[in-house]
Amino acid sequence: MVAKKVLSLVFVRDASRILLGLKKRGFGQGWWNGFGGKVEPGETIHEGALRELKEEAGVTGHELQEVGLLKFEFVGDPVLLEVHVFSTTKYTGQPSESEEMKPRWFDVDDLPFSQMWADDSLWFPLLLKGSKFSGYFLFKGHHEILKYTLDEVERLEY
Ligand SMILES: Nc1[nH]c(=O)nc2c1ncn2[C@H]1C[C@H](O)[C@@H](COP(=O)(O)OP(=O)(O)OP(=O)(O)O)O1
Repeated sequence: MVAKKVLSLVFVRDASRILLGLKKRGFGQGWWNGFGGKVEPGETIHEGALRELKEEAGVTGHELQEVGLLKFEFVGDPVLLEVHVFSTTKYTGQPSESEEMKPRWFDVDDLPFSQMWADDSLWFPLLLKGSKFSGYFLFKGHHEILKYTLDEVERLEY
């Protein structure tokens, strides 16, 4: 059996904007993304999502909805990444830069897809219209998607 790593990914939105962070180090460095990371032992995925949002963006999320389940494999790497995507319009606090992320609001019509993971431009339209989605992506390196599946779903299945 391949090892599995469970990660969270949180997007805070308002009517026309979405909060992204420029990843300053580690996996996905130099790219804009939501906030998240590895779920730690003893916490739920939802708790991990809230913790990472606070640690990385300095804001407290409320009423997080789980909207997406994305699985990633990388050629030559036995580890399967299982990324749980959350969205909310409710938060308290002001976004502030952390050691890991530099937050910035983006207009949803002007997202920096050339500086994001290649899969994001595929599923962001579903996120932005409020759908739930489930996907699998096989990457070669960190830039090239060799194959993928992506479905809009009624409910997320694990
Ligand atoms: N292909 C992909 N597309 C995407 O949009 N987000 C991805 C992705 N692959 C991983 N992610 C997200 C999931 C998670 O939010 C983040 C990676 O998290 P990290 O590995 O940085 O976790 P941690 O912040 O826990 O790491 P450490 O700081 O080393 O503990 O990138």
